[in-house]
Amino acid sequence: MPDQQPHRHHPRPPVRPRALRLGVAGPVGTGKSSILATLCRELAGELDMAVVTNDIYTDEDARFLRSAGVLPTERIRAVETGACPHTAIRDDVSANLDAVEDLEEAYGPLDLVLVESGGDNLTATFSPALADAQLFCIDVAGGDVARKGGPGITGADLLIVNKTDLAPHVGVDVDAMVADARSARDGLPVLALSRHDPASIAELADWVRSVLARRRNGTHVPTDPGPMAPHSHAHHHDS
Ligand SMILES: Nc1nc2c(ncn2[C@@H]2O[C@H](COP(=O)(O)OP(=O)(O)OP(=O)(O)O)[C@@H](O)[C@H]2O)c(=O)[nH]1
Repeated sequence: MPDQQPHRHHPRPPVRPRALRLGVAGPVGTGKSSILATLCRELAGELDMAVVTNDIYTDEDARFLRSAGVLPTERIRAVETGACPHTAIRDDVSANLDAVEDLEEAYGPLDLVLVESGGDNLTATFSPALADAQLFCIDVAGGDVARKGGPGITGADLLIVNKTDLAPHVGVDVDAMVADARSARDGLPVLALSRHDPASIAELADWVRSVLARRRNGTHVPTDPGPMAPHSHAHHHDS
């Protein structure tokens, strides 16, 4: 059969792959928004970036990032998730996907979209349907969390032990905490980070560049750290 397709005189330009979607999860206050701000500061000069934040009822994290002046404000979108922010990054990711796709359509082609989870749960992880890669953030003040494990700690592409500058003040041995984390992760990387330690920030930026490069050459495989622990949305318990 002759080919019935109309002949294309102009081959389509090569399609640039969509942006790398990098999720940032971790318990409340461990420094997720600060990490987003740091990554924007480090990488926005070389990469086209946008940010999506998740908060329960507010756009507080988005406002923090907008006021930090690290990206044009319109490239920072807030998803208000209602009662269960982890559902919006795990079970029904449609609101987040809409936000990412809107940003790509408005400002694309983009290289990197950072998605910050609304962290109210130690075990919340991103669905691979939303995040191509994810980092999980704990901090030195969080006690024994590295040893307690959970899917983000054991299975995220990168585990960050954050605020290492505070370690002497909270009586924590960073090396021991990192060693505990490493032993829970079966070879996956762990990074000790502080916004006051430029070398650690450079390492974080390099890690993102390396994921982006692997995604572009087809060797990065999004992996699911695993579902979060069972939890309840009830606001009170029967006594
Ligand atoms: N000493 C120190 N403080 C930090 C560092 N990174 C973040 N912080 C502080 O930790 C607090 C929480 O940081 P955020 O970035 O808001 O943390 P978050 O995880 O986004 O918080 P939620 O969005 O509320 O879950 C803020 O007071 C930050 O200034 C760090 O490297 N060192």
